[in-house]
Amino acid sequence: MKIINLLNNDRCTLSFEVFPPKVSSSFDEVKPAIEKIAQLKPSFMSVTYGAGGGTSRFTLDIAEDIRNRYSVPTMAHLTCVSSTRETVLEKINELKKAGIQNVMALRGDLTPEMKLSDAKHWDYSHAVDLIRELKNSGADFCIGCACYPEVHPESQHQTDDIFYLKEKVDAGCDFMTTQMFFDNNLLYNFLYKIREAGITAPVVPGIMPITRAIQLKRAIELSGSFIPQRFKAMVDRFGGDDRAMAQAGIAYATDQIIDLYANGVKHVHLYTMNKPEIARAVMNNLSSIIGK
Ligand SMILES: NC(=O)C1=CN([C@@H]2O[C@H](COP(=O)(O)OP(=O)(O)OC[C@H]3O[C@@H](n4cnc5c(N)ncnc54)[C@H](O)[C@@H]3O)[C@@H](O)[C@H]2O)C=CC1
Ligand SMILES: Nc1nc(=O)c2c([nH]1)NC[C@@H]1CN(c3ccc(C(=O)N[C@@H](CCC(=O)O)C(=O)O)cc3)CN21
Repeated sequence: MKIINLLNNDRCTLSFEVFPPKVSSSFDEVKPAIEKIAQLKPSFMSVTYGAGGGTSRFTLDIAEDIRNRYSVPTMAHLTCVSSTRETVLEKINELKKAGIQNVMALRGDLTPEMKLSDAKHWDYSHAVDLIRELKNSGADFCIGCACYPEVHPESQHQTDDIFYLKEKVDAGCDFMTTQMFFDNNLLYNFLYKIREAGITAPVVPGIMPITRAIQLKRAIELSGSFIPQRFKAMVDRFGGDDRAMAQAGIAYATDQIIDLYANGVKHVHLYTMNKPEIARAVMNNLSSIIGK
C-alpha cells in the first residue's frame, strides 16, 4: 500500500514512527515493543534509519516484518549523508527486492565529525540528491521527506528552507512529514507559507509526546523546537514524578492532535519512541475522533 494513497483518501490517519535498536544486542528487547505498536493497527508505520545515532541494520527487517505479520503499511527511512553512492544504490536495491513501497528520503543528521564545509567531497549533500536517486532506480517508490515548521537549524532564512523543500517535492517527493513542534500555530503559519510557495503535496505533522523530563533536552537538540511556557510549566511541575510526567505528556500530545484535526489537518504521525503504552494511550484518547 502506498502511503500517498492513504493520505489522498478522505479518512483521517494516525501513524506511528519506531526506531531499530541502537545496538544489535538489544534487538530482542525492541522487537516485542515494536510488535505491540503494530498490533494497535496504526494507519501506517515508519521505521527510522540511524535516527539520533542509532543503527540502521535492522530498518528493512523491521519494516518487512510489520508489513508481513501485521498488515500495517510501512515506510522505511533512508539517509544519505554519510554514505557512498555504492552503498545507497545497494540499499535501494534491497528495498526494491523486499517490495518496500514507501521510503522516507532524508539527508540524515550530521555527526560531530562531519562538517558542512566537506560536503563537496560527499556523494550526497542533501536529501534532494537521494530523492533523485530513488526516482532513477526504476522502482515506483512512494517517497516522503522531512520539512521544518520552525526552519531547519542549518537554514538562515525560512525562504531558503522552503525553496529547498519545493526542490524536494519537484524532484518527486510525494508527501512531507514535519519535524516535531509544540505550538500548533507554528504549523499553521508554515502550512500557509508553503502553500503560497506552490507546494501542494500532503503534509503530515509529526507529534512527539514528551513523557520524561530528560527527553526534552534531546528533543530540543535534534529539532531546535520552541517550547511554550505552558509546556515548560508542565515539565517543571511533573518532571520529577515519572507517572505524573507520562500522564501530562500524553495529555499535551493528545491536545495538540485534537487541535490539528479540529483545524482541518487530516493526518498525524506520532514519534512513539518505541513505547507501546504511550502509543496506545494517545490512540485511545482519540478513538472516537479517528474512528478506531
Ligand atoms: N523522522 C526522522 O527521522 C527525521 C529526521 N530528520 C533529520 O533532520 C536532518 C535534515 O535532513 P533533511 O531534512 O532530509 O535534509 P535536507 O537536505 O532536506 O535539508 C538539510 C538542510 O540543508 C538545506 N538544503 C536542502 N537542500 C539544499 C540544497 N540543494 N542546497 C543548499 N542547502 C540545502 C535545507 O534548507 C536544510 O537547512 C537530518 O538529520 C534528518 O535525518 C528530520 C526530521 C525527521
Ligand atoms: N534531527 C532529527 N533527527 C531525527 O532522527 C529525528 C528528528 N530530528 N525529528 C523527528 C524524529 C524524532 N527522532 C528522535 C527523537 C528523540 C530521540 C531520543 O531521545 N533518543 C535518545 C534515546 C532514546 C531511547 O533509546 O529510548 C538518545 O539519547 O539519543 C531519538 C530520535 C527521530 N527523528
